[in-house]
Parts: sequence; C-alpha cells; structure tokens
Amino acid sequence: MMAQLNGIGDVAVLVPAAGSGVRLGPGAPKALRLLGGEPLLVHAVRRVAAAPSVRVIVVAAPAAEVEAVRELLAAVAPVIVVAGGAERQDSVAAALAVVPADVAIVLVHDAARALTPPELVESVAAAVRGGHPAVIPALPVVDTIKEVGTGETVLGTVDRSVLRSVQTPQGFRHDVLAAAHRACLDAHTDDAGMVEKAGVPVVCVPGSELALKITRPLDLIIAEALLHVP
Ligand SMILES: Nc1ccn([C@@H]2O[C@H](COP(=O)(O)OP(=O)(O)OP(=O)(O)O)[C@@H](O)[C@H]2O)c(=O)n1
Ligand SMILES: C[C@](O)(CO)[C@H](O)COP(=O)(O)O
Repeated sequence: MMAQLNGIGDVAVLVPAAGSGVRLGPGAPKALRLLGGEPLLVHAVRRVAAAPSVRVIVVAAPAAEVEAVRELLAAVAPVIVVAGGAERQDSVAAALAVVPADVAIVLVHDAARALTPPELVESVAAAVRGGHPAVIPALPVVDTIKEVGTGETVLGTVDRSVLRSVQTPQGFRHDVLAAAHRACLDAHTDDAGMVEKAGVPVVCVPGSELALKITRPLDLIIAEALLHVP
C-alpha cells in the first residue's frame, strides 16, 4: 500500500536527505542533526505533510540510515523512504523512481530547508497546476555580486537586478522532471538546471526567508531563532 497522505492530493514531494553535511562540520548526516531537539528531517517532513495538496512524500535517506529514518518518520507522517545516492541529483532520481505514474505534480525539496512553511509548498504546486511546467521559489539578491578572476581579482560588478537566489521546493509537471532526469548527462546543483538544459521554460515565484538552507554552523543558530517565528 502506497504511503498516502491525502488521497485527493495531486502532488508528490521528493525530499533529498542523504547528504553528509560536510559544511556543517563533523557529526551525523545533516538531515539527522538536531534543531530544537528534533532532526532537521522531522521539521521538514512535518511542514511538507501540512500542505493539503501533498499526496505522497518520498524521502531519500543515507543508505545506512534508511531503516532508522523509516522508524523516525513513522510518528510524523506516512512517507516512503529510499536510499539516496552519491550526489543530490542521484538521490532525487532514486526518489522520483517510486512516484506513482498518476501523480501530476512533483516537488523537490531539500531536507536542509527544514523550516520551509507549508504555504510555500502550496504556492509552488499551485503555479505548476496553473500551467507552468517548472516553477522555482526565489528571493532577490541583497548583496552586491562581483565577478572575480585569478587571485580573487575583481573583474566587474554583476547587475543583481537580473539575479535571483533560488530555493526549494522546486515544482515540476511530473513528465517534465522525469524526462529531464532521464536525459541528464551532467551535474546540476538543482533540478531546475536539468529542466532548463532540456529547453523547458522555468519561472520564479516568491520564496521565503524561512526556507533558509541550513548549510553552515551559523545557519543552525539562525534556525533555532526562526523556530519561534510564527
Ligand atoms: N548525495 C546527496 C547530497 C545532498 N543531498 C541532500 O540535498 C540537500 C541539499 O544539499 P546540501 O545542503 O549541500 O547538503 P549536504 O550535501 O549534506 O551538505 P554538504 O555539501 O555541506 O556536505 C540536502 O537536504 C541534502 O541532504 C542528498 O539527498 N544526497
Ligand atoms: C537545490 C538548492 O537548494 C537550490 O538553491 C541548492 O542548489 C542546493 O545546493 P547544495 O550545494 O546541494 O546545498
């Protein structure tokens, strides 16, 4: 029996959670690091499960932790847990492989963005449901961006008005994401990159500062403070 959250939902959410968290420093795999006494993955899955459109959640866990993650999440939400891969996109591909064919919309959402509000899941899903084959949440760039060359020499200043800082959940028509992963021959840091390469238009929707990707130690301290933001 497929672990279904909501029989009428039309969205599957893939949660890549198999990374090691090198930039966070030594310790457990990042998705299992604690925030407010609970693993990041629990925070992420709880918020995804609160989005009414979500029918299926597939978590890609570190291969050695699949059973432990199944037990951990049993009390949080009905999820499918698969073994992730060496790279993020391998983990996404492993999760994508078990999504039922009749699910129309697939979102890919980093476990590391543990405090992402369910409202952002819903707004990305709604934009795909409204006709966009690929949708990504994004924020304006707030720092000045420079291009640098050898020895960190500044080559010039980039026009930040045409740049966006991209987050997850990234949303796709199921067939579009599946085709992009099948066709992909190179490395991409996000799923939208594969879809762009396939020539499919990708649009941005407003992101959320709560969708911070917990990457470095200070991010965990910031996230502890954000836990108390309503
Ligand atoms: N082989 C991998 C690598 C990353 N991820 C997931 O992809 C998301 C974004 O990756 P990132 O923030 O880079 O996590 P890590 O790869 O764990 O971090 P680092 O690069 O510091 O090791 C995370 O939820 C991470 O668990 C994954 O599922 N499988
Ligand atoms: C997918 C992503 O979160 C979009 O900003 C980002 O590309 C992940 O990068 P990472 O190096 O795997 O954290």
